[in-house]
Amino acid sequence: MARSAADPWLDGRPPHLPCGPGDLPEVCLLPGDPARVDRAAQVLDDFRVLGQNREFRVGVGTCGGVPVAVCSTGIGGPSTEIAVVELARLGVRTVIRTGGMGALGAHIEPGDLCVVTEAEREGGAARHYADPEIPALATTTVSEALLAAAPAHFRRPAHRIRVLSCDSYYVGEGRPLDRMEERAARRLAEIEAMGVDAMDMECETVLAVGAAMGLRVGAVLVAHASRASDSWLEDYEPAQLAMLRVAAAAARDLTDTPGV
Ligand SMILES: O=P(O)(O)O[C@H]1O[C@H](CO)[C@@H](O)[C@H]1O
Ligand SMILES: O=c1cc[nH]c(=O)[nH]1
Repeated sequence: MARSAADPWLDGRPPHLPCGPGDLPEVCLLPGDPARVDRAAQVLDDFRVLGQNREFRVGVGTCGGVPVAVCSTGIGGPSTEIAVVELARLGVRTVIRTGGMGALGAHIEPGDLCVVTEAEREGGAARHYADPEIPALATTTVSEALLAAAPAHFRRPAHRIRVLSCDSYYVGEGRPLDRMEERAARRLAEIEAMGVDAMDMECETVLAVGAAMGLRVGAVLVAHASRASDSWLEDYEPAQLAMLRVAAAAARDLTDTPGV
């Protein structure tokens, strides 16, 4: 059968994700970085990579006997929208972003774990799924499962945060490029006035597009940087692994807790 332009799936396989019918369990972790999919091998049992196409690397394993998938989204709204929609149509029911962020408030230190309750909506892709004035909220059961799993893997308490998801990493996150210092400073002041705790580039899309697709949605982020102290976590690996352990434990517990 020929592929349709309006709905370009073939034999139940999507045009972007390297998987097909029956490949994926109910719950999927969503890192931005494809390399974090391979890190999941240190966290999940029986882990195997199903494949990679573009920025979308997909693997499956188990946590406490419960099957858990991991799919990278790449950076920003458009690729994340594609991942979330294709995962939902492949039968995934719960998605949890497992990403990095830049902290704004001094109370969040590099390496701290943050559970996102809401994302400020600045992306482009998600507005096609929910009007911009509709808040992008995490599903409470998902956030609670993440918060419950956190103390076993992080010494410092997890923060509940509101994150700004922005489609620009440099000037959009207030980073001063040559000849754009003033523009970037104005932007940083604008972000600070929003009262958000941190910045990333995908939470809004995961929460808003996932909810529109009928999924349970959540996000757990580790602070890679602090803008308040202008510091950067060079030894990022242990925090990423601890975050993946928290997300895997939540995924396992949520599979025992059906319903939205
Ligand atoms: O750590 P990941 O999930 O890749 O996400 C963060 O890192 C990227 C920027 O370096 C953006 O995608 C941002 O949201
Ligand atoms: O500063 C940062 C770090 C990670 N991700 C971001 O979007 N910004």
